[in-house]
Amino acid sequence: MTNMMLPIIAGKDVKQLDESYIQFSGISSIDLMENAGRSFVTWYEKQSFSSRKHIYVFVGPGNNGGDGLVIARLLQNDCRSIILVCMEVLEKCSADFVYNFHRLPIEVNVIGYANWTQEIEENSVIIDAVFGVGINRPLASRYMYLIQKLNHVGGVKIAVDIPSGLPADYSKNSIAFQADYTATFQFPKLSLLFPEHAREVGELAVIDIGISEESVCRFSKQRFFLRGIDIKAYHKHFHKFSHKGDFGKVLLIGGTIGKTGAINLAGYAALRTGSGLVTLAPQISDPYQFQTIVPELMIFGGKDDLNLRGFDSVAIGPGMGIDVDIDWFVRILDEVDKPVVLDADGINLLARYPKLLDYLPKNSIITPHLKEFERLVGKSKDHLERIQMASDFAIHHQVIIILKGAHTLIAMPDGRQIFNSSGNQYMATAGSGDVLTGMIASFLGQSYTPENAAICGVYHHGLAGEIASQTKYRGMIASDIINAIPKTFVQLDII
Ligand SMILES: NC(=O)C1=CN([C@@H]2O[C@H](COP(=O)(O)OP(=O)(O)OC[C@H]3O[C@@H](n4cnc5c(N)ncnc54)[C@H](OP(=O)(O)O)[C@@H]3O)[C@@H](O)[C@H]2O)[C@H](O)CC1
Ligand SMILES: [K+]
Repeated sequence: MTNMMLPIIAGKDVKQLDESYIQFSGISSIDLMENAGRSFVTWYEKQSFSSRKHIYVFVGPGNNGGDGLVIARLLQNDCRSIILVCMEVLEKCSADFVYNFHRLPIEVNVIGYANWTQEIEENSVIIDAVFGVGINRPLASRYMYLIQKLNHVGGVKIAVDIPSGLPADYSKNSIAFQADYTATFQFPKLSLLFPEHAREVGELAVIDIGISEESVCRFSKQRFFLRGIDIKAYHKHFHKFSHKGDFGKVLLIGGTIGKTGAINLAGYAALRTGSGLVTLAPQISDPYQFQTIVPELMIFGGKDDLNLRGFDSVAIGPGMGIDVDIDWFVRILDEVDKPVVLDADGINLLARYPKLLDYLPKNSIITPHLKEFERLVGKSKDHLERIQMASDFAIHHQVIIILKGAHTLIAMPDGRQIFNSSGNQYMATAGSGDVLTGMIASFLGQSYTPENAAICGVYHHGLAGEIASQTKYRGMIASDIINAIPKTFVQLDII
């Protein structure tokens, strides 16, 4: 099981998962709810806002509301005032809700929604335990009204499991709670990873509530969440007799006048990811005029006699421009006898001349951002459709699609969809994608399989961004990401 990434389970299957785990482990559903509430509170107490005095907990009629009751009970202490607002009468609530309602300490101030008239104090915490994965119809007007109101008051807002109103597996079709933090149980629900839900989800924390990996893994073989603890298994180990050749020879094709930075960044990133030798092949008439600020990089001149087979990996596209000779491009794809990495203008060329896809070696890695993806694969109405289109494309053409963004998707040719957990908003900066290309090309050149190169490249890239942003915040630039790459190996204990 240790080699297994965390599966993402459909919201509709969560009940079944609970039941199967309860059967398998012998614990009761009440214990499971207690674990969920306790894990949430452990997470809560570590946050900077945990010393705030006023906590409002809004509870709906199901087990998400039940979690809210456990949380209210466990958060109650002398330094805090807890105000619990119940949306429904007890007769309408789940059995585990009712059980936990009767366990509330007297100090918790319980108010029925109909009687709740009080204004929310400034500097409060608002905990949303109204609906979780069990939402099954459009919100009734009283719920819409509540959510609208909560979205307009100040304070720190936290969603339990999922922001109320969001469906677990598809895009929202009406209003939903806008959380600053979403503390989701056991695995992220798919919709928490959609860019269109950024405002509702806020910062995402995945909280282990003790359901065994075996139970979770039984429910999904298709969608996975990639975390730091998974990465070591995908890496190669190098021993003390390893030499420059073992670390691979990488060729990066791209870079035209005015756009030489992209290929430089990719090359520098490949070196920092561990490549032994990195050569740039810029697409300018006199490549020896090409400027590089990195002395360890080599420059190849005379593109016609490029011996592609002398390289362990080839990446094409950063800063290349699309005014290239198509016959030359076909020759490159035709001659490379192994999967390539295609990025930027490499992708734009594919989009312009789809016939080129026939020449692409199997298991090649294509790394579009959302705009490039749209050019290559087409428009989508929302992220769910986009994910499906990426997956279909990867299966049909037997390539790996890396759809870049928050929670970058890696769509594998066998249909698996892997969502990345590392990275942050500061990585949305010029050249960040070129760095990723260089990193993936580097791992490929070190003889990682294309699948492992994609997984390691994407995770380390995000982690390098996180590390660099600790000191640079919104002033972070792509070179900072490159400089942080070595630290990712240290942090993940990859030697
Ligand atoms: N393994 C885990 O992750 C665990 C999760 N837990 C928590 O349980 C919830 C899921 O609980 P569930 O009871 O299935 O669902 P909800 O609480 O989200 O909501 C169900 C109730 O809400 C009513 N409902 C649904 N949609 C609407 C609507 N639009 N308007 C009004 N009311 C609605 C529904 O009513 P019915 O008439 O359909 O019965 C239910 O009353 C999960 O998210 C976690 O928070 C467990 O605590 C531990 C294990
Ligand atoms: K919720």
